[in-house]
Amino acid sequence: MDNIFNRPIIGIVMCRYRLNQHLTQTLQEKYLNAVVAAGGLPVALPHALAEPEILEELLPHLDGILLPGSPSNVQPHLYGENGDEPDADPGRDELSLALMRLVLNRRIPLFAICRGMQEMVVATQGTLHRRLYELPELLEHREDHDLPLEQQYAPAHEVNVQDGGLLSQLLPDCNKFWVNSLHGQGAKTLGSSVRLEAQAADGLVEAISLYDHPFALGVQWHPEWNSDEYALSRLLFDGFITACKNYQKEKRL
Ligand SMILES: N[C@@H](CCC(=O)NCCCC(=O)O)C(=O)O
Repeated sequence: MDNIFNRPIIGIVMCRYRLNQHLTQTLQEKYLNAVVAAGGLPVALPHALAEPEILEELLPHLDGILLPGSPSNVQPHLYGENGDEPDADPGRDELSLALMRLVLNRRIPLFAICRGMQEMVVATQGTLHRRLYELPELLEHREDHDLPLEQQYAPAHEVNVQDGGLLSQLLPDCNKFWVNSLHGQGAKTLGSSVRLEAQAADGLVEAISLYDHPFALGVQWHPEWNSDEYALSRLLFDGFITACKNYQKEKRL
């Protein structure tokens, strides 16, 4: 058994809900399990940490950042749109975007899933489609809430991987595969520092990375769902944790 304190420490941004009237921050177990199974030590990052001085002190102790999915949406003013967002989580936006700026400067490994990928788009000067389901040329990318979870997270459509990127390195010989799909928003435009990694058959951006970064991957699907059962999902988490271990070693030199 490895010493748990030698594992790379992965900060995971929490999400805010109201539970029995109390404001509550949570982390879904599937993200924690996927990080532990790949060899990382997850730590929860509550929204109160979103202060520049605190993050400056915290960041040297982290070896990777995971931005998980969440039913909430990024606030539209953050990518130049007007209007209200009833499903907002402003504290999460604030913490994730502050972390993204530090990730970019310090080259800390980043894995961003679903809402996390959307945050990555916004933090790098991209924009989002707010309602994919109103665009007739697109597939249905949302889940059916009436189905059992196993079916909601079942593979829903194919993605095509671009040659020469991070995904094609992590998943060699696999340029097309099925993914689950549980989102109503998606990337509309990408900033110039962002590499397109994969698209759905309808052209929607399904994965991105950063050109000038050793490991900053965003995926619109959910590889954390039963990650132990899907070889491709395991490879993504293994690749992330390997990058975090390399970063940890370089920090200690
Ligand atoms: N609200 C956004 C993001 C969707 C998302 O992250 N869904 C995940 C739900 C819960 C989970 O499995 O973590 C959108 O609709 O695009």
